[in-house]
Amino acid sequence: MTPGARAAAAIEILDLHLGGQPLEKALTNWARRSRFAGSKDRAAIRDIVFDRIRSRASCALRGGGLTGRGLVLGGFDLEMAQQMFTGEGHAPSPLSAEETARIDAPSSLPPEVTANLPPWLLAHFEAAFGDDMMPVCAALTERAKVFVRVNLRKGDVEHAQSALAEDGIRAVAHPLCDSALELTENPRKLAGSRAYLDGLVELQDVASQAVCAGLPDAQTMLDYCAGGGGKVLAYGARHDARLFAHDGNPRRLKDLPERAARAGVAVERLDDVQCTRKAPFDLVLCDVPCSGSGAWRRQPEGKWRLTPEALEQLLALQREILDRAVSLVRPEGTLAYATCSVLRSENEDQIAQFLDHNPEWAQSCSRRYSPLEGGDGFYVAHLTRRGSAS
Ligand SMILES: C[S@@+](CC[C@H](N)C(=O)[O-])C[C@H]1O[C@@H](n2cnc3c(N)ncnc32)[C@H](O)[C@@H]1O
Repeated sequence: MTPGARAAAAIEILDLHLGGQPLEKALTNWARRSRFAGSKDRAAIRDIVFDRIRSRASCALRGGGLTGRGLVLGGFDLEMAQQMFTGEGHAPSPLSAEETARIDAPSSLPPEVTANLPPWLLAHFEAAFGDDMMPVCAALTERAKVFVRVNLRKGDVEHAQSALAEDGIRAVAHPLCDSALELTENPRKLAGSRAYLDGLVELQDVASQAVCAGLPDAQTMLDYCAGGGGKVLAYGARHDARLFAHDGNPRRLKDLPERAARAGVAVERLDDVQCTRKAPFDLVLCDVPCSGSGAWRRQPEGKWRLTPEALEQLLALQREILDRAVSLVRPEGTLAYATCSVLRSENEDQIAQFLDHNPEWAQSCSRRYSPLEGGDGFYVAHLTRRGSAS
C-alpha cells in the first residue's frame, strides 16, 4: 500500500470508531475486509490510528473536525499532508483551500486541546502533577515504549539481552527497575523469539515491574485482582512465597496456569470462598480496576470514554475491594494497593479515606510513578496494621 492508501485506511477505521466501534474491533474488521494489506501496512495503519486517538483533540482542531479525515489530516504538517492527500490511486482527496489554510496557520490552542484531555479531567491532572501537568499530558500522546521483564528465576539481565539479540532484538536496561529491559529495535519480533517462548522474558511495563519489585517478602501472597497474572508472576520470580491468585471475573485467570508453567512458578487459583478458607495471607495485593489513566498511551480510547460517573463507580469498587481484602491479611501482614492510574482520587485520596475508616492501619509506603519516568503511570501504597512491623 502507498502511504496515501494507508492514510485513507486510517480515515476509514477512525470513522468506524467514531461511529461507535471499539478501536480494536474497527482495526480487526478492517483487516479482515482488506486481505491485500500486508503485516507492515497493518502495523503502519495501526500506528496512525492510535496516534490520532492519543492526540484526538489537537488533531481534530488542526484537521477541521472530529472525523477520520480531520484526525488523520490534523496529525501531519502541511508538506506531509500534501504528499499523502493526493487523490491518486487509493489516497484521500487533496486538501481544500480551507484545510490548507487551517493546517498551515499557527494557532493558540485552549488548554484542554493542548493537553489532549476531556475538559473535566484538567483539574484532576493539575491536582496530580502541578507544574508537570503539560509535560505529562504530552507524554501520554506519545507511543508507549515496549518493556520486558527478565524472569530472574531463569536468567539475569545480561543473559536475556544476549538471548534477545540472537533474534535481532535490541534491549537496554532501564533505571526504574533492575529486571526491566526496553526493546529499542525490532520489538515486534518478541512473540516469536526464543527468550520469550522459553519464559526468560515476559512483556510487562517497567513501572508495573517496579511496583512488584518493591513488595515486601512474604511466605504467602494473594494477588486478589490477578487478571492475566502479570503481578503475581513478577512477584514469584523474586520470592519463594506460596502464590495465590483470585479475580472477581474468574475467566480472566484462564491463561494463568500456562503462563505460570512457562515462568517456572506455581500459582494456585482461588475463588472467593477459597480465599476466605485459605486466609490469612502475609501479603495481599489489590491491583484494582481503575481509570487506566497512567496507561492511556497504550489504551488511548479510555481517555475519551471515561466520564465523571464512571470514575465514581470505579472509586466505589476500589473501596469495596479494599474492605474485602482487609479481612484476608494476617495481623502483621501487608495490604498493598496498586492502580495504573495517575488520578489522586483513585490513589492518595482513596488511601487517605481508607485510613480514616480504618484507624488501626497505617501507610508504610506511597509511591506514584509518573509517565515522565519512562513507563506507565502507576501508584502503589503499602498498608500495615499499627504496631506491626512492615
Ligand atoms: C487492573 S486489572 C488487574 C491486572 C493484573 N493484576 C495484571 O497485572 O495483569 C483489575 C482486575 O480486577 C478484577 N476485578 C474487578 N472487580 C473485582 C472484584 N470485585 N474483586 C476482585 N477482582 C476484581 C478485574 O476482573 C481485573 O482483572
